[in-house]
Amino acid sequence: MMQNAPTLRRSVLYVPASSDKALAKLASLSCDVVVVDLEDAVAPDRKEVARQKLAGILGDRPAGVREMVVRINALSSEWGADDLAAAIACRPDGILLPKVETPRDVLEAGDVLDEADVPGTLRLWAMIETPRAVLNIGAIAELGRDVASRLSCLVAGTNDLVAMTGVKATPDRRYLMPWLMQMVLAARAGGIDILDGVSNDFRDLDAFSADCAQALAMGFDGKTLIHPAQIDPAEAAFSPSGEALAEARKIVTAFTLPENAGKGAIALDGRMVELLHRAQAERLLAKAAMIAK
Ligand SMILES: CC(C)(COP(=O)(O)OP(=O)(O)OC[C@H]1O[C@@H](n2cnc3c(N)ncnc32)[C@H](O)[C@@H]1OP(=O)(O)O)[C@@H](O)C(=O)NCCC(=O)NCCSC(=O)C[C@H](O)C(=O)O
Ligand SMILES: [Mg+2]
Repeated sequence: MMQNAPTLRRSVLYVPASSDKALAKLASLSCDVVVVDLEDAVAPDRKEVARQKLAGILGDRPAGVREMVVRINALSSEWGADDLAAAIACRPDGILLPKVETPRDVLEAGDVLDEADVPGTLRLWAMIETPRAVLNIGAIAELGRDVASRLSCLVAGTNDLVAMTGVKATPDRRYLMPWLMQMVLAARAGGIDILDGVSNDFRDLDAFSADCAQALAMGFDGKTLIHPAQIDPAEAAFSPSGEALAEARKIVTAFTLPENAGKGAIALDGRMVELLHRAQAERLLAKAAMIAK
């Protein structure tokens, strides 16, 4: 199974709900998604204040942003239930659940949304950042096949995964790689998006571009970001290149030729091209059209 309708989640910027300076900056930024964070970016003694700011933040949506998502604290924490109620009241496009460990964690949040009669357009996102989440990733992602579950996107939480497992965080991410690839595979099976974790070294943009290129090659749909300087390189990496678009157009056109009518596989420039390649090409062109809008 391939993904549902294409989405644009190339650049997904966390903004601490407690940082007036970062929030003020939002109006001048253009990224695909903003995640207003109530969790790790907010110190325990600022949680209440941060939550009270939500309505103002969501009410002042930056023009260039496609989706506004709120990351709440875990429902098992002392702040989770109040965060969820506050987020629901603000009607963001999505609510990001941290420290998800089982499908039940997603379904519980969905039940709260259903009980509050929240339209299905408010989607749930889930952080995959604990050892149990990685072990349960297939079952969690499978929820994506059931629209009623609202699950739309998984987000790798590599900082927590490194902290909880004790693996060494190397620039090439060699010890995280098996778990990250498992996340990509599971997301594809569930037909939902999967975003790469953050790169902490926000001043080294060359290293960041390399991280993005690696994430793209691994199959991620986009990258989560911690700093505005990371937006442009992420969007450059996750936007289809001119060359890829030209190739996609060539494939789509080739299948419309009379000599290829009714064929499942054709020859193009000495290569075999199948209908699955046409579907891939159409998806790429649809993404480019979304970017152009
Ligand atoms: C990391 C930072 C604390 C650095 O901030 P700062 O020292 O202020 O950086 P700069 O001076 O270079 O900032 C330049 C201007 O940009 C604004 N800014 C910085 N970061 C953001 C942001 N995320 N969103 C919006 N605007 C931002 C500054 O205010 C400056 O503005 P101005 O002076 O007016 O020009 C900081 O970048 C930061 O707090 N980043 C976000 C941290 C965060 O959200 N962390 C939690 C999410 S990551 C995570 O949890 C990972 C996951 O769960 C896992 O387990 O892996
Ligand atoms: Mg985390």
